[in-house]
Amino acid sequence: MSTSRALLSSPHGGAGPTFTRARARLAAPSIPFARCGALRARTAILSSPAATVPVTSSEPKRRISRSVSDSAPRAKPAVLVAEKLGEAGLDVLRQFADVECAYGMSPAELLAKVAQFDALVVRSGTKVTREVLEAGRGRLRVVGRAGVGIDNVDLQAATEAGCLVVNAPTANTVAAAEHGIALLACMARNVSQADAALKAGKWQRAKYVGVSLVGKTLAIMGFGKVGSEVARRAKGLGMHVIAHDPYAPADKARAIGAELVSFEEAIAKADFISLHMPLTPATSKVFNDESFGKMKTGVRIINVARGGVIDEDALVRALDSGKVAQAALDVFTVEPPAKDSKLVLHENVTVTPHLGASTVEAQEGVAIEIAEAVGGALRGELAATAVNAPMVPAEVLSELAPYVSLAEKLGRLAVQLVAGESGIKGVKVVYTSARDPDDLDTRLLRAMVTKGIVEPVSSTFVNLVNADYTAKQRGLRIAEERVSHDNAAAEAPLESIQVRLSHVQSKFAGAISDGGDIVVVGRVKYGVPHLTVVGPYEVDVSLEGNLILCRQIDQPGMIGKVGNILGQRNVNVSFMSVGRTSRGKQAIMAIGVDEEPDKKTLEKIGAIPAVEEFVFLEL
Ligand SMILES: NC(=O)c1ccc[n+]([C@@H]2O[C@H](COP(=O)([O-])OP(=O)(O)OC[C@H]3O[C@@H](n4cnc5c(N)ncnc54)[C@H](O)[C@@H]3O)[C@@H](O)[C@H]2O)c1
Ligand SMILES: O=C(O)[C@H](O)COP(=O)(O)O
Repeated sequence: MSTSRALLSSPHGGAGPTFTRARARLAAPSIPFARCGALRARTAILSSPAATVPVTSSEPKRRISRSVSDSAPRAKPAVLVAEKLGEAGLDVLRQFADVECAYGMSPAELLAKVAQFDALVVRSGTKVTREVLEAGRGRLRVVGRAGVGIDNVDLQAATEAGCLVVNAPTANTVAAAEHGIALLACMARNVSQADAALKAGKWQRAKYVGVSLVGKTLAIMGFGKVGSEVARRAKGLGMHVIAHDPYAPADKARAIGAELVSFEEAIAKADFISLHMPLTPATSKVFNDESFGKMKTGVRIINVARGGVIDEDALVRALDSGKVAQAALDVFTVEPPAKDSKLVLHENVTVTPHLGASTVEAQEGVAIEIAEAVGGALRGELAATAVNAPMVPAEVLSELAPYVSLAEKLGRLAVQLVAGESGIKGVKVVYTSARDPDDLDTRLLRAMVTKGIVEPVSSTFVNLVNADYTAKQRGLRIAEERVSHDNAAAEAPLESIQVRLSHVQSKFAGAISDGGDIVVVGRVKYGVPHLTVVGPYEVDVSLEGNLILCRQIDQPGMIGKVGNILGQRNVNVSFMSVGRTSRGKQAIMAIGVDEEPDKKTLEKIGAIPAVEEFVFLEL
């Protein structure tokens, strides 16, 4: 047998270098998601949130989080729909939830209401602020954005609250692209201005001479779902299409017949510029005096993305000076814009009230897409459209399921072995596996170790969404190490998981390894998590129910004595295992019990002369 070690990560529970593939998947903003439902699997990692207390509190508390595997019957979740949602989506929501539609609430009304709901569904008109998420803390688990843009949701605050944010990124793509093309053509031929004039009794054929599209250069800024669909359609109109998108693959653009260029080149060469990037700190007001100055005089601009990517005052100046000949805008920095907005009232500007996604077909699709995503998230599934949680493919989830449980239980055991006054800082998780490092995605496992360590000693709720954040907040440094194991069973993703807490004192000296750390190791046997090592002792006990660890002098009759005491008090023993360093020396007895023994029973065990120490641990 040979083993080799590789450090996966060290600081504050962040993902380490081994996760290149998985992280690339998370980092790339333009990855097209599969339709929701396609990449989902059931897992117990999204349960109800609660408030936060420090990790160093001395007494383990009872478990406070619910998980989807809990057997107690639950009431239907409650879903608050804050903006108009298509009937088809409401029907889907009503199949699993009590649904309240409260359209047009003021921010204060939303704040007052949100704590009564498990999920909140919004479109772009509702600001899901930190205050809203704080108000919902303790109950609100999911925010569903019925559309693409999530700039109206405070993602950081949602993550801190362990609230999963899902969106519906695909169903309105074509509608938005069609609206972009509609605005492009409308603007070029002065359709709305001429329409208004004629209705006012003015027949002004000379005034409304337009410009042609064919042969003109269109720059698409943001070559994602909508941008690429606009490109396809513009090619059909005979336009020359260039695009700027720092994250888009060049071959995707080439396949559509568009050329990817730099920001500077795009804005300098274009006759028409169509905006399709998200509103982020990097794109905020990226179209400003300076960038308008670099454009061709007489350029025309279309925006169906987000108002905030344009400095609207600068656009008014550029329109007044003639630098920008025309603009067609569906979106605004503040929606609705002020009634006296110079931009909206400008004679060279065509406006629509954020109608990009507003087709019958798109609204029906978005409603169903978000209803399914919210339902999945409430059931504890990881939706493919999760915005603030790692996407873990279904096949990975189902394979890792027993190890997810093992990781949480090892974390839970380890923290309960810590003596009251020690604050935990250093946690090391060692995965032994025969798999290639790239084939082992440990984000879920790391999150579950964090959950196991934090939850028993606090009222903090931890899930995949907020695990790394929670670890960082508490100063928990979670290092991961991968040990390659040549003769491990190759088809199993993992041979064992070790959780090691360094620089802490233990209330159970037997759990301290030679290196001075608290060490517990477990593995999955027949699909069930087992504890296999405590400190220097090998044991084998199924991690179900609760656990008593006893350290004693190895001698005959100990199992019988402890078993008798437990039997007399009606405590059912599910598993028992003894591990010793050598015959007649110290040994550890690990006893799995279905019920929680009362104090007297535990005292009786402690009073057996050979027993040096014991500890009762809740799993
Ligand atoms: N008006 C509407 O009703 C309506 C409807 C749908 C989408 N939208 C908006 O349109 C935009 C695009 O939506 P989508 O579905 O295509 O999203 P998307 O994520 O598929 O595409 C966005 C693209 O922008 C790119 N990008 C990011 N930063 C960039 C930058 N600094 N410069 C250039 N490109 C950058 C990304 O790489 C990505 O390819 C979003 O802002 C969305 O909210 C508006
Ligand atoms: O980002 C989006 O999906 C669009 O801006 C649509 O927003 P809406 O749902 O408010 O129409």
